Amino acid sequence: MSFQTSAQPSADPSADPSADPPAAPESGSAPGRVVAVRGSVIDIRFPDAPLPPLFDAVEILWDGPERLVAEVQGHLDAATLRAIALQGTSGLRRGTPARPTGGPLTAPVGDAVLGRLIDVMGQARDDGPEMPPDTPRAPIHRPPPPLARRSPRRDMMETGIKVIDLLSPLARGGKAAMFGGAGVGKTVLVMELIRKMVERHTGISVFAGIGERSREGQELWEEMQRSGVLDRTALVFGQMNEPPGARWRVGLTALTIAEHFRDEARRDVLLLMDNVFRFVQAGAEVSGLLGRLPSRVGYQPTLASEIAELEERIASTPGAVVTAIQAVYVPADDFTDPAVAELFSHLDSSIVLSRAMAAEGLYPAVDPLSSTSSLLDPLVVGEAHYRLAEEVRKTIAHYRELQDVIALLGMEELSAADRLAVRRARRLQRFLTQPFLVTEAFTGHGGVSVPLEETLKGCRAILDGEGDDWAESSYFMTGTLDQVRERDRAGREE
Ligand SMILES: Nc1ncnc2c1ncn2[C@@H]1O[C@H](COP(=O)(O)OP(=O)(O)OP(=O)(O)O)[C@@H](O)[C@H]1O
Repeated sequence: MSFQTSAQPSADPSADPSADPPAAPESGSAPGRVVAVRGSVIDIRFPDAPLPPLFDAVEILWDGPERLVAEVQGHLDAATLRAIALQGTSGLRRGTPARPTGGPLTAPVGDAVLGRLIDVMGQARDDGPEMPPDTPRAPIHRPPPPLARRSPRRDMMETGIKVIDLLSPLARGGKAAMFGGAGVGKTVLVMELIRKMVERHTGISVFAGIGERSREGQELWEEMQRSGVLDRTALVFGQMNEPPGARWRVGLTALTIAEHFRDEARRDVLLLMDNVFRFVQAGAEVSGLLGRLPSRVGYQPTLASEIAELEERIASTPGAVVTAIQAVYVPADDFTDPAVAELFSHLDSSIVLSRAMAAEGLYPAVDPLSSTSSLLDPLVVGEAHYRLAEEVRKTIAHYRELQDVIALLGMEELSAADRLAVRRARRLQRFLTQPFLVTEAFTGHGGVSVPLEETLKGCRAILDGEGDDWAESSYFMTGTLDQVRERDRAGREE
């Protein structure tokens, strides 16, 4: 469905830059002309037609490799607008004709996108056919549902991952994110959640790949195929090799698809986004390209509203729930980064990955002290779960306080009570590690899922001292406490 034209005007470089470029041959009724191109930023002049409003899409009629669409970001004067391209502009010249599309960018929605991998514009990026021309489309810019139509859910969604279910439970119809610096296991955790949840989840899954490596997209595609859930999944990608405009808007394309399934088909949606930080980063690039003054730490002045524009649209309505799981890269492991801090405030569950734990091989490297969830409330998870989580946190926090003393003076200098606390904290930390299904191939451990009940039982028993004498290594990378006991017994018999 590419709209291409053979019209390729020749812009004379010696011409007066302020003058209107020559009209393109065969430009038809296109009312606009490109007057300046600076990377992804395109200025277009509409001498005799009204300017398309902000956030409308304008199509550039060139003979480049693919359809070129830009989104209006500013009106420079009565007849000129500034737009940001969603595709590469290499080869674009002044004088190329352009025409308004009559509305914002639209995304294909409905059953046609299931089992497909598409880009920000909704064009097929898998090896299947182009999207059928009669596919319904919806604008990617939309206000979030009004407050009266939102129905926040507070029921827990079990993941089978011990540390998450215990300390940072996910909400069905809630927003959760994994935060972590480079290489601490965000993508592995998101993939594991996909493997565990997508099969159980009967609704639709929408995956937005934002600004990450294409290899990861490929792996995800294969993962979905292997799990047999591709036919109820839509994948939308704007990866790191794509221009900032595409990375900036691809999240909205995915959201639009999710909203359609929620509102029209009334189906539950699992929305997965990897990586939301790249969305913010793309927004900062766009802002810089448009010449806007940067704000704190070089971010765009509109940081908070851009994040809210995305996050606020992830909402459940009485008809259907949208559950979002996102990965957030934390630059230089700095959790005070404005983008990261801003994202925290939108979430129901924040899962923080720790570099220190990853360095010790304690995977998943979920920090038990900084990870939180609004569900961890006696009224939601129950008194016993809540108290147990608090006790686990307290024990691990106490161990962390004692770590310096242990490093300087050794365990012998601790009181008997502290020694016992350390013993239990180390066992708890190891019990909360778990082999993943998606890492079986390179860790050699078969992946496990642990029911919440078993996780609670195991932690309670460790805190009560049941496993004080079992070897610490028996706790590492296993499932239930019974498996730990079994391992310990086998170890002794050897
Ligand atoms: N649960 C796990 N079990 C075993 N190894 C893991 C686990 N999680 C992460 N790793 C190891 O850490 C590496 C990096 O993980 P991953 O790619 O998920 O990190 P990331 O935080 O997404 O990184 P980036 O920011 O670079 O994308 C993996 O290749 C793997 O070796």
